[in-house]
Amino acid sequence: MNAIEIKNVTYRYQNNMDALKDLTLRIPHGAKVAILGPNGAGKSTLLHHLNGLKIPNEGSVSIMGNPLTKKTALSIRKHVGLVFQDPDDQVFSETVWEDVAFGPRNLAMTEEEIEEVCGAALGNVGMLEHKDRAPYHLSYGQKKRVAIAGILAMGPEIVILDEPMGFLDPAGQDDIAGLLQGWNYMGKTILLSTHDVNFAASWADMVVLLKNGELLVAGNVDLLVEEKWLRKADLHLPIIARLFKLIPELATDTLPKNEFEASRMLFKLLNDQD
Ligand SMILES: Nc1ncnc2c1ncn2[C@@H]1O[C@H](COP(=O)(O)OP(=O)(O)OP(=O)(O)O)[C@@H](O)[C@H]1O
Repeated sequence: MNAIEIKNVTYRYQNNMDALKDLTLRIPHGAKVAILGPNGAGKSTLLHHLNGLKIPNEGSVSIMGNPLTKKTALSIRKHVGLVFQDPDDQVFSETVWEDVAFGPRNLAMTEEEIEEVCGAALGNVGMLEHKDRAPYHLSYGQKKRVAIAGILAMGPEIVILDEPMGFLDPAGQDDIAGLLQGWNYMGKTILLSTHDVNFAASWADMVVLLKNGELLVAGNVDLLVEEKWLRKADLHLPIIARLFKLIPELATDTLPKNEFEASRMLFKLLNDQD
């Protein structure tokens, strides 16, 4: 059984525009999936289908073998956590702690359990010391961490994140990448949307390329070295693939041994090309 099965899904917004067109996709358990595509490709719309926030006009979505419908959405949300693109759409309580406790409370956890899962989730995202602050006063990156903690506290087996790295500083991105890796080691299936092919190449084991609401291709992360697909999805080659393409000798040990000299030579190669 797959973690997620999407069959022939079409989704139409009020303006009659098909944001997803006859999309079929299977996500195995424990996968790390990066969904890539240009602005307006349908990435967020697709992710919103995975916890029942949106229900397809045509086609179906199943989570761990259970059909996702308006009726089943609430119970399925225990298993699928969705972190929104903008934390301001998710974080709204008076304190950080109350915000993270909101989901567990809705799942009817006891106060003791809430104490435990909220403490662990806030510790996990490095926000425990801010637990009594008002989310309103936090920085964007801190709010994003609180939004992630709120989802984590509910203990979902599948975690969906809409552009989790957006607007985070490099240290914040590293922290989130580390968290994602840790959750995956714990057996969680993780799907995220991103515009960053370099991050996708270094993190994902499966990639899904979308454009104009259509699935271009889905498969192993190796797809990210195939320029044919990247061009169709308006994406760049990951930087490592670009370098190897520029100087095939790279593979044959002709670079300066000194790290600084080697990096300078590679920067120059990329600059000359741009
Ligand atoms: N509420 C809405 N009403 C009407 N059309 C919408 C709505 N939300 C999104 N769309 C349209 O649906 C299409 C897919 O949008 P979506 O936000 O899913 O794309 P995306 O790949 O996540 O884009 P981005 O990379 O910019 O976040 C776009 O053409 C968008 O204009």
